[in-house]
Amino acid sequence: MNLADLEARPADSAVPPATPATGDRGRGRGRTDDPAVAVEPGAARGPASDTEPLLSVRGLTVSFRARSGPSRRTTVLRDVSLDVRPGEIVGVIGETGSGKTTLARAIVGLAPSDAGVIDVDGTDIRRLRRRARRGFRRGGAIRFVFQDPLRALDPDLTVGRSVAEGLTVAGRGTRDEQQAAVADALHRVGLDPAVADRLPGAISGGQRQRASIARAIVDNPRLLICDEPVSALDGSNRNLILRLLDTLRRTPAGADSAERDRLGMIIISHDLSSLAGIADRVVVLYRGRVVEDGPIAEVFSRPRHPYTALLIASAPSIRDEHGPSPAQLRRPADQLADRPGERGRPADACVFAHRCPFATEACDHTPALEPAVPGWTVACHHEPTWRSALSTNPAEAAATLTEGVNNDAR
Ligand SMILES: Nc1ncnc2c1ncn2[C@@H]1O[C@H](COP(=O)(O)OP(=O)(O)OP(=O)(O)O)[C@@H](O)[C@H]1O
Repeated sequence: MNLADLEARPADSAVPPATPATGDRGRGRGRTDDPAVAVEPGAARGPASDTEPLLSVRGLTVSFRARSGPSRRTTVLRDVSLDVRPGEIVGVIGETGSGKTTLARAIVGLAPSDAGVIDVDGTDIRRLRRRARRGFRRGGAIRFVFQDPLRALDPDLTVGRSVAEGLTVAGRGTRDEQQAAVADALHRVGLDPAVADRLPGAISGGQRQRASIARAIVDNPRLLICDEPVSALDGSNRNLILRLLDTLRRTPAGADSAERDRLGMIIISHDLSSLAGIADRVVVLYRGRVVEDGPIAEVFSRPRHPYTALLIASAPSIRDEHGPSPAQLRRPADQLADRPGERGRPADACVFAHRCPFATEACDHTPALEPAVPGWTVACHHEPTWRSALSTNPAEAAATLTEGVNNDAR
């Protein structure tokens, strides 16, 4: 896809249309007795943007002891911020090593963080002392769904016992209540209650991923963090699991639950088209920094950061599904190709500067993540001007942009 083509296309043509954020929130829409097949992905969207976030991450920085090299620590996440509202699915994308899993692990306290705020329903969990933090974790407000369900399900335990584990560890409810909660969780993920008596090895891969989701939702968490939840599945199971996640976030757990109680989700995925079908927003990570965060349909249709444009231009899933030919894609891929020769920028430079054909001196300083329009933030000194330079060659593009920046400074 030539990015000039992207420019020309209407904002909603690349991905399935999203229901406006302030419109019908789809509460109860499409509900049937089988929750696993109740809705079309993307048929209804998440919360209004004025709903208070249930998760608010601000300035999160994570570093690890360096495995090699002169520096003693490697910073993997820098100043990362994102929000998740009740009933909202936030996709996190970025190439391998950009820090997606570290972000997920840091949010649940599995990776130590150096700075920042991780606010869950008004509590900054980074500030909790060790015991309180353990209590918070056991409380089950945030649950994980892994790519490989066998990581969540003990092969020697029946599915029922694995699903119940969160309740038994927290000592929640009587045995009968726990069994009822397990049956309810299995029902919500579309599994026959008889599956409870089987071992994970005796059920299919798709059923196993459902069982691991049942385990994650059994104690009604506020937030589900799914790390590549469908990448190990075949196409049909992938769709079923995506539909299931979509249903779960739109269906309050109990009859007396309120909008505010709807499940929020973070979904980490390399598969952009899967995300396009169900996510409301997307956060784009590059080398541990958020470079763009906005409504997914709009971001995928008209990315505002050159790195996002590169990701989308080189994503076969989006490309094949939404039309443009490989030939059309060649130009942005060429223009935004990796340019490893362009090192030598200061440590404080924009993380993408060494790869970006539009980088200028201004990019020797990290751009702030700022709203380009309400609800859509971008960290690029050259937003929105880089786009207009796309159809020229990269050298001319950079010259154009330098001029633009100099003019701005006058
Ligand atoms: N415990 C650790 N100690 C040292 N370095 C780590 C640790 N965990 C992660 N890293 C490094 O942090 C960087 C980001 O890793 P992470 O797994 O978060 O990336 P990712 O975006 O999830 O990648 P992928 O898409 O391949 O899963 C990598 O360079 C990785 O080597």
